[in-house]
Amino acid sequence: MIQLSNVAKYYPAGFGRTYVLRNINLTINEGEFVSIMGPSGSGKSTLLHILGLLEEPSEGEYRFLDQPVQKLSEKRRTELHRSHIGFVFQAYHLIDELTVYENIETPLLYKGMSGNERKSRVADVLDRFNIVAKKDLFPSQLSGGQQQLVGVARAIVAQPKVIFADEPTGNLHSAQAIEIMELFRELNQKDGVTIVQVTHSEANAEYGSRIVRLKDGWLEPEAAPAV
Ligand SMILES: Nc1ncnc2c1ncn2[C@@H]1O[C@H](COP(=O)(O)OP(=O)(O)OP(=O)(O)O)[C@@H](O)[C@H]1O
Repeated sequence: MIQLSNVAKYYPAGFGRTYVLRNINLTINEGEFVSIMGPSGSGKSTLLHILGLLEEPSEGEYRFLDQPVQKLSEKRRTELHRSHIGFVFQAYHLIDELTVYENIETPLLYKGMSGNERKSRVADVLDRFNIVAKKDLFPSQLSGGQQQLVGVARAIVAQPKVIFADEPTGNLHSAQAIEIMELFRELNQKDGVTIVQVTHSEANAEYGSRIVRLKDGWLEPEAAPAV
């Protein structure tokens, strides 16, 4: 599903470049639940943004769903993103002026889905996440945990194949964090959604089946799976 070959990312710095990612080779199969870990500044968010089609690599090749991402037109890349990718941010990134209902509905509007189908999809997700009673509230009227539930609801409403989550529980206390992680586990195991999360938390990483570690922009060799 995801294949990075010799991917690097750099930014111009003075007369040279600063490399944030170097020589990344990574394959993630459909149905995996992967955690990206590493020290602050090691390039985790940058890698996740590249995987989620929010940023482009400077070097190397990225194939997503067997398509060479960098060779696609901007329009096709946007379509790929809207059809198959859900993104969850640490700081929620909900739209303050929209209600919970409207926030969750947004990706379906972008997809051009009919009014009736939108209604039924949003109703299903509100129900599943137990937030029906909050549907007319604005993000500022919710707790952090509830805002992140809405963030995840918005990420999955269009039924993506993969969710990329950037420290999804970074702003939450532990009970709320567990609720979000349990939800990811269910989405992965029951619905078969591939999940790739950036996390500093070993406890969160335990929910996944594989840990990928970055250090100074390099990928560390992965431990062989236990037999
Ligand atoms: N637009 C940019 N221009 C220049 N440097 C950048 C840019 N974006 C990120 N960087 C640098 O890339 C490095 C990696 O950043 P990144 O956010 O990927 O790290 P991270 O591992 O996610 O860190 P954290 O755990 O603190 O969130 C940092 O040193 C950062 O300053």
